[in-house]
Parts: sequence; structure tokens; C-alpha cells
Amino acid sequence: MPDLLQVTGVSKQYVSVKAVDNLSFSVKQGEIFALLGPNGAGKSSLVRMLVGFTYPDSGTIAVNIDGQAYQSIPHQSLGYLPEDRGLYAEKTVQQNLLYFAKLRGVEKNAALAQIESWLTQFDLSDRAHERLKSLSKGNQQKVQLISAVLHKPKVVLLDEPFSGLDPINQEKVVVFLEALKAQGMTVILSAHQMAMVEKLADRMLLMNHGQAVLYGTLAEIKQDVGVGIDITVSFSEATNYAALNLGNYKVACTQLSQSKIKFELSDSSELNLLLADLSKSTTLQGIETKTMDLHQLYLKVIESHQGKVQSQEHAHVS
Ligand SMILES: Nc1ncnc2c1ncn2[C@@H]1O[C@H](COP(=O)(O)OP(=O)(O)OP(=O)(O)O)[C@@H](O)[C@H]1O
Repeated sequence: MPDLLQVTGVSKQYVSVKAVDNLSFSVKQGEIFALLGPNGAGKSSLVRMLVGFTYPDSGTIAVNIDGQAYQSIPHQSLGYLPEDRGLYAEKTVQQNLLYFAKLRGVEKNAALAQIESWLTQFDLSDRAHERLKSLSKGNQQKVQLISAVLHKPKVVLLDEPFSGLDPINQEKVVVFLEALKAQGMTVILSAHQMAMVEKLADRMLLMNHGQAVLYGTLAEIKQDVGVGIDITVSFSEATNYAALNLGNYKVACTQLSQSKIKFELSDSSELNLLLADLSKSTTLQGIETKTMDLHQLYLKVIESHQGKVQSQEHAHVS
């Protein structure tokens, strides 16, 4: 798929903070792309530039929609869930949604059909005629999500769509976002819920202090970080790891029982090779594997980047 968005060397400085620092990445047409990073990493500052509310101090943003070039995502092609939510508390759910649909030029009957369908998906169809303020925060959030997509935009940009939602509703948002992708929309979201991102995102950018720390598919990111894998193997007869020929591998072994060994392999891509080697001289009865998930990977990488930034700052001051 061609790139819909290309960010090249973008920086944004507020008075005393470099919110975005020489950032480069691209988003492909039709993918779900996640922006990750700790509080203050610069995600919202980046999003504000992507939608043209603010401009980079340096670097470029190039957007390509249907062969047309733009410097930010054009309003007519954008469905946006901003950081600060804004609906009309005194109006009903349906009045709110009809209002947003009208603002974006959607004909009333088409809007009503879409509203009905999305409200049903979010278990809110019986609340359509209640005032927004009578809904819980999470349910208001779902109405706000619907309001962002009624005009079937090309690009949907969601600032923390999972915030304030319980696990069941987070899953519903995953299904909602997958449905948008199936309709051909490109979805860019910022999020702190790694389990949701792991399920959903085709590619991701992990930011810290305005910089790109990791970028790519989950598999590419795991390879970059050199994520290892833990394998517990049960053998059909007593097997001691000291007798195995493992000189070619970066592996730590723990004898769990006479016939059970845990292998901590530094490079997960060597898994199949190791198992093939083991089965040459022994009979494998059972294999359990455990790899680092995105949450653990995030903690590991952000901690190490934080350390690097602090030592650079220290070197700068002294
Ligand atoms: N309008 C502003 N004026 C001054 N500083 C700002 C402004 N907006 C953001 N910042 C600063 O820029 C940095 C990045 O903030 P930003 O809101 O982009 O981070 P974020 O990754 O979206 O964080 P969060 O996950 O908490 O929403 C922070 O240090 C923040 O204090």
C-alpha cells in the first residue's frame, strides 16, 4: 500500500520543552497505526500538527489522499477524536450525532441509518433519545467515537480512544476500529493500552521525549529490541542440559526436573533451529513457549531510553 502520510524530521518546541524532536515515520493507506509513549512523550503535539492545528518548527508533513498532496490531513477527509472531548450535554445522543453528521454534510436518512448501526454495535441503541449527560463517561466516549466517523472519512485520527472504558468496552472499540479498517479507512490512534494495541495495530511508533524509540510492525520491533523467548521442553527420558550440545546458541538453561529443561533463548528467531537440534539427539514430548508481550517490551525500552536521555542531559550540564 502507498504511504498516506510521510513525516520527515519534524520538530516542535514549546517555551521550554521540545515536544517533538526530529521525528520521521510514515503511515500506509488503509492500515491501523498506533502512536505510543509515556505521558508527555509528544503524541498529542504530533497529532495537532497532523491535523493542521499547529505547524512544525522544522521538518515536513506530506499527506497524499487520492493523488492530492496536502501539508496536513485535510478537514474533509478527517474523522477526529480530540484529546478534549466535546459533545452537547443537554442534547440527546441522537441529536448530538445528527448535528455532527449535518456539520460534515451527511444527508439525514443516511446519517440515521449509520447512527442506528453504530449505536447497536456499541449496545447503546436504547439510549438514543436520552440526554447525553445521563450517560456514563464511557458511554459518552462511545458516542463521541461514532460522531467522528459518520461522514465516512478517509483518515480517522483518535487521541486515546480507549481512555475511560472498561475492558468489555475496550474490546468493542477494537471491533469498531477493525470495522473502520475493513471499510478502507486509515486509522491512526494514540493509546496507553498495550494489550489493545498488540491486537489491533498493523504498525506502531513508540515515542519518548519527542523522539522515535521504536517503529514498525510488532515482529519488526521485537527483532530490533532483540526480544528473547523462554521455552520449556519436556523430554521423553531423563535429559541433563549439560549433556546437550548448545555451544552455538546464546541460551541460559535451568534444569526443572529430570526430564524438563527451561531454555531462555536471547534471539527468538533461533527457536526452530534449537528445537531441530534438540530433536536430533533426544525425543521431545512437550514444548511451551513464552515471549515478551508489548507491555513488557514497552517498559524495557522506555526505561532504557529514559536512562540514555538522563545521561545525555547530565553530560550536557556538567
Ligand atoms: N501548548 C503547550 N505549551 C507548552 N508546552 C506544551 C504544550 N502542549 C504540550 N506541551 C508539552 O509538550 C510535551 C509533550 O506533551 P504532549 O501533550 O504532546 O504529550 P502526550 O504524549 O500527548 O502525553 P499524554 O499521554 O499525557 O497525553 C509535554 O512536556 C507538555 O508539557
